[in-house]
Amino acid sequence: MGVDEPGLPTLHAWAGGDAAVRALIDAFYDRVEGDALLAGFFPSGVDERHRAHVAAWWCEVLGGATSYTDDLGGYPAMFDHHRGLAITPEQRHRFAATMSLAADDAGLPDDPEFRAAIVGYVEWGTRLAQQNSQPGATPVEDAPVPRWGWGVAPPWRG
Ligand code: HEM
Repeated sequence: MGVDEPGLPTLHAWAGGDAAVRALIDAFYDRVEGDALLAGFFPSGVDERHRAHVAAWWCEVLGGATSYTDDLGGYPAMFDHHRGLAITPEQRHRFAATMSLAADDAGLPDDPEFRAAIVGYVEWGTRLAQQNSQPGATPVEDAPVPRWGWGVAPPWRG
């Protein structure tokens, strides 16, 4: 991570900043609340606190402020929330696919480079969450919050 060349905008800036990331997370959890495979994780619906915390996580991952690390417990806190959830492959896939649809709902930039970076992170994060959520898993419990970049397809600057 952190392989982007200097001068590229962060994914957070490209998305449209904190408000755009929050719109993504709201669109995502609005779908989750009505989803047959995912709603059961949130029996009382997805509350404001959860939405705000996950939005803070995403802002930090995409290159914005580090408030999840500074104020919300950082990687170990996120890790703890997934412990024992026993996420199935079908639930993981639905979670990842729903995030792509939510990016459309929220009107995020739809250039292929930005969307490839986003789904790359979601694929990575959901696979880790699935593995770490299995009973008896012995994963890495502490690590920095990842800082995701554009990877091999930075914004087109013809
Ligand atoms: C890219 C993948 C993921 C990210 C970035 C992510 C992010 C987070 C974060 C930051 C929290 C903690 C919020 C807080 O601090 O209060 C959390 C909690 C939670 N996540 Fe995830 N998550 C991911 C994947 C998943 C998947 C695949 C599932 C289930 C299918 C899931 C289900 C949950 C649940 C149920 C909680 C709340 C647990 C509780 O409050 O006890 N997450 N997630």
